Amino acid sequence: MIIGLTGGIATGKSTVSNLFKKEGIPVIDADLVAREVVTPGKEAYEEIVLAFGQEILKEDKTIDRAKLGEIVFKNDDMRKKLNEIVHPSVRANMKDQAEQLERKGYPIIILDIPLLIESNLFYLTDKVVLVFVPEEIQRTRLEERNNYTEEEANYRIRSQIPITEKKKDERISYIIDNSGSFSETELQVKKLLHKLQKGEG
Ligand SMILES: CC(C)(COP(=O)(O)OP(=O)(O)OC[C@H]1O[C@@H](n2cnc3c(N)ncnc32)[C@H](O)[C@@H]1O)[C@@H](O)C(=O)NCCC(=O)NCCS
Ligand SMILES: Nc1ncnc2c1ncn2[C@@H]1O[C@H](COP(=O)(O)OP(=O)(O)OP(=O)(O)O)[C@@H](O)[C@H]1O
Repeated sequence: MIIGLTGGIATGKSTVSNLFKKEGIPVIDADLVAREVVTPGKEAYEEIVLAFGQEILKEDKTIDRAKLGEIVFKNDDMRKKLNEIVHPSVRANMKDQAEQLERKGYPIIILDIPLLIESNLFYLTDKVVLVFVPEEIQRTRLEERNNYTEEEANYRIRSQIPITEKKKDERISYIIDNSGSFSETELQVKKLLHKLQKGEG
């Protein structure tokens, strides 16, 4: 069974992923894959340099993520361009990894994909779990974790479908409310895993 794990930026996907990993469930993380497919020499790397110019590179020729982030989170067209370059490689890589894990016999595999709803990737999954917190908590946690100003946090939040909209999507099978303590979230993850393992709901 392939479980999609999604949410909004800083709503707690990594926190929930780590709890699943602790229970022995493998997680494929789209953010990690998206870093891997843009390392020097990869096709997406070359395309990014062509589209955004050499000035997007650091001295060691790797992509300056902070600089690229500054550009794409303030400009919808630029973000769309970057997504068109990076997303096909991310999808292919994640699909390969999931197939390998399935062949190894893992009954449950998690795909952690921040933009699952925006990119309409439901077809890659059997069920989708949404990690929810109200937008105010999302903004505060994002500002604190990344040391962003309110403006920087807002640009990033606005580049995604609002988390309250995502919560209403009928294609979501389960919601984990991560607005309480870590241990409250852990309890929800354990309960959900139990359900999934028993094949309920
Ligand atoms: C713009 C980039 C270089 C900024 O890098 P940075 O290291 O600062 O952020 P990181 O990659 O860790 O992403 C943090 C979070 O930002 C959000 N985010 C990332 N990319 C996007 C995007 N294109 N649109 C909306 N939100 C995004 C996600 O919630 C993600 O979890 C990077 O995010 C990127 O290459 N994005 C395009 C690829 C992508 O869509 N990745 C998301 C999963 S496939
Ligand atoms: N229940 C919680 N209580 C307090 N802080 C939390 C809780 N859950 C997560 N956090 C904190 O909120 C921040 C965001 O969480 P996390 O990194 O798991 O989000 P994410 O959805 O994976 O983010 P991204 O979209 O950027 O990958 C982190 O600093 C994390 O430590």
